[in-house]
Amino acid sequence: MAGVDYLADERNKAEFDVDSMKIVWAGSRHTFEVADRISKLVANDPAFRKDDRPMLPRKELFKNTLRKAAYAWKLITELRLSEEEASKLRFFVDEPAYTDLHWGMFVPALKGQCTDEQQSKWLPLAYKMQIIGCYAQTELGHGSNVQGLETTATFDPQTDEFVIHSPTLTSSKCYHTVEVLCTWWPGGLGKVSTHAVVYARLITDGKDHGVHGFIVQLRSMEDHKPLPGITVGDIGMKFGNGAYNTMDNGVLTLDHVRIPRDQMMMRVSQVTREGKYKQSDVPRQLVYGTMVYVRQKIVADASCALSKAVCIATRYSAVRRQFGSQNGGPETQSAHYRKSYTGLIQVIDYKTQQNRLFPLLASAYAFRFVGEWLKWLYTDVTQRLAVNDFSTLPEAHACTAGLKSLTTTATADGIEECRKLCGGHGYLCTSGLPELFAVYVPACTYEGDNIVLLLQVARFLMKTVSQIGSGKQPVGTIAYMGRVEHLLKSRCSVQRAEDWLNPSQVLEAFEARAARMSVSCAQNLSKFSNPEEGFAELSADLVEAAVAHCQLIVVSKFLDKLQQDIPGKGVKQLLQAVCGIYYLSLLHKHQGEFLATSYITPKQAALASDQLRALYSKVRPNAIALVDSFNYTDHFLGSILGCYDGNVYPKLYEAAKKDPLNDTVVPDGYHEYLKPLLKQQLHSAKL
Ligand SMILES: CCCCCCCC/C=C\CCCCCCCCCCCCCC(=O)SCCNC(=O)CCNC(=O)[C@H](O)C(C)(C)COP(=O)(O)OP(=O)(O)OC[C@H]1O[C@@H](n2cnc3c(N)ncnc32)[C@H](O)[C@@H]1OP(=O)(O)O
Ligand SMILES: Cc1cc2nc3c(=O)[nH]c(=O)nc-3n(C[C@H](O)[C@H](O)[C@H](O)COP(=O)(O)OP(=O)(O)OC[C@H]3O[C@@H](n4cnc5c(N)ncnc54)[C@H](O)[C@@H]3O)c2cc1C
Repeated sequence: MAGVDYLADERNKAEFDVDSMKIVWAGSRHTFEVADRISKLVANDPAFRKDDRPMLPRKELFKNTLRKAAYAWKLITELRLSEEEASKLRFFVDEPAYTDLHWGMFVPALKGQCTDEQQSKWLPLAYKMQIIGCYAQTELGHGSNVQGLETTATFDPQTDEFVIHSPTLTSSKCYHTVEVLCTWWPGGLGKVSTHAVVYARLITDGKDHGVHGFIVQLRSMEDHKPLPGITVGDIGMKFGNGAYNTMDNGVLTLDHVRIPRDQMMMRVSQVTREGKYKQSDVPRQLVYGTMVYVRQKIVADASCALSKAVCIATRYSAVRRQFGSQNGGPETQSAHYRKSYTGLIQVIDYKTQQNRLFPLLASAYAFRFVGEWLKWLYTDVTQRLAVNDFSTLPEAHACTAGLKSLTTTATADGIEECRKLCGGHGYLCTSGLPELFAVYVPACTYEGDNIVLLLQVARFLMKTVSQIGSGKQPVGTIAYMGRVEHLLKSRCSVQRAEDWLNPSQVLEAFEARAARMSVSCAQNLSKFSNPEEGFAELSADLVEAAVAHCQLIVVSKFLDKLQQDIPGKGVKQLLQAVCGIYYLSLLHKHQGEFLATSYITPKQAALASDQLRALYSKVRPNAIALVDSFNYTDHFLGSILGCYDGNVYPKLYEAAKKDPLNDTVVPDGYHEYLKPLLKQQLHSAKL
């Protein structure tokens, strides 16, 4: 029946004020209002329809994305949307597009790595989208190892130009040769970008100065054809239907392409008219600055993708009933459920379902808050860099790299878990989960492979441990290393399950585990005469130490959030329970590490599990309200299983009827392939 809210009973159970929680989730009342307005604008505009994506052939899919992006840009300019509103529009349109790379990497690269003069030339063009850019760093043979890139930019003092060249190029015209060492992967490159920031080894006077960024025009502004010396195209279909195939990830070869000298991005280093290489007093690492910016954005996006999957799985788990009986009779599986409920059991009431779902719900909130904090850290480091204070850059790099790795791994795994939590129906495209997984999972690889990034964190940790006792006091997220002596000796004081609700106790447990794992790695490293050899040999342990450090950051930022004034009936109490689920589920999952480092005893680990179960019971009646607090429209969720009213079954049935295979009762191909087969069997059966 239209208009019935099948989840109304669930919503009535909530013990907190959902409207207040919506504001906590959004970050502020203002942010909530902007998001609410823009999400409705998108949801109500048929131009942004997306349910057909998994069915569209690639060419149509891509053209459709071009149409949506052009339409979105028209809205942005006609409605004079602010940057915040435009960014929300991109978010709710929910379709990877070349615009992500233009705004998310090309523009930030211009801002971070160009001189003021260069910015004043290029930024106005990019802001008006009169040029469209991408970030062309990764090559066919080199992604993680940026220092190993092989494209060259050789200065020609005769003409005051750089000659950009993809080496070991045996053919510039076709992709069939094996020795083409081209640029490979950049989003927006394949079919759209007019310009690219290309990373290449700078060569002056025969000397290699390492990797630098250059602005290269790729296509004619008249007819969009590649300029001389440039071969460019799409790299082909990627994982999943729809999903990331809306993006034109590209391949590029540059055959002695000439660009003016002032198209080298010269904030970090310069080449003079005479061909002299000069370095500014800013650190070389700023060449990697765009990656720091995007990793921070990716952390903020992780909570969005995970919350979307969790919202679908939570709502469906409340709708779906399995076992029990219509009247609570003898088929009911266990006495516990028979006592608590009459009728069929909602799958959300199974403790196993809660044990898989609620930690993901808690992670979505945890990532939201750590994402907010990381945005603050990034803003802070940017302001410092502007006045040549580079002191916090290593920490910003470690935090963005580590949290990008931690949150994207957990989110990709979490989306897949949500699919399984929805049983068979989770496997249908109309659940929204297959496409969400396919579109999200490359986040574990792009912008830095997650293991490679954790190894960067481990280097930062080992450097910090080696400096203990040198008088240099660790600060920020690594400040706990300053108390390492205490953390190595201390023992957990938990005696009752409720003691695990004490924030300072929890913080010390996570600090002690992280510190002990780092110190143990450092001790093992010191046994190697060659530190690089030791680092390679111990890299699996180092990755675990890095994960422990990153989890500590997330836990501590969630606990910090709870120290703030949080208005709204019951909101803080619920967030305390959610936070408890986050850290206790981590403690349970990694209890081997907490036990092996001897900070906790097996008894204390068991008490943590008792407390965790109690928190599941506290959160259970609030589960639907907690996911309603994300304030997602049905359009954004793109899932029948997650629809707001919970009216799942009729919608599944209707959607199945609309599948193209059901356009005819007898399928195409019957006459060619089925009928002869069936006839032949009939014939032989008669024999
Ligand atoms: C639909 C219509 C909508 C229209 C709407 C329009 C409006 C839209 C508005 C807004 C939109 C915003 C959109 C934003 C969304 C963004 C989406 C992005 C999608 C992402 C796509 C993916 C892109 C990519 O993948 S780009 C390629 C990324 N590549 C990598 O990440 C490579 C990984 N490798 C590395 O990072 C490094 O090479 C390394 C870290 C592995 C280096 O290793 P190394 O050991 O060789 O070290 P080095 O010698 O290079 O460095 C030593 C030194 O430097 C320090 N270091 C390293 N990295 C950094 C860094 N990044 N920052 C600072 N410091 C760094 C390192 O620690 C060492 O320091 P020491 O002190 O120890 O020497
Ligand atoms: C969807 C998508 C979009 C992308 N968009 C862009 C873009 O716009 N611009 C751009 O320039 N690039 C882009 N990329 C490329 C991306 O940044 C790289 O793929 C990524 O950095 C990983 O590098 P790689 O492919 O070389 O992986 P590899 O480094 O080859 O990784 C292969 C395996 O080796 C392991 N490994 C590698 N090095 C080490 C090490 N030192 N120690 C231990 N293990 C190691 C990794 O963990 C991984 O398991 C994109 C990639 C994807 C998938």
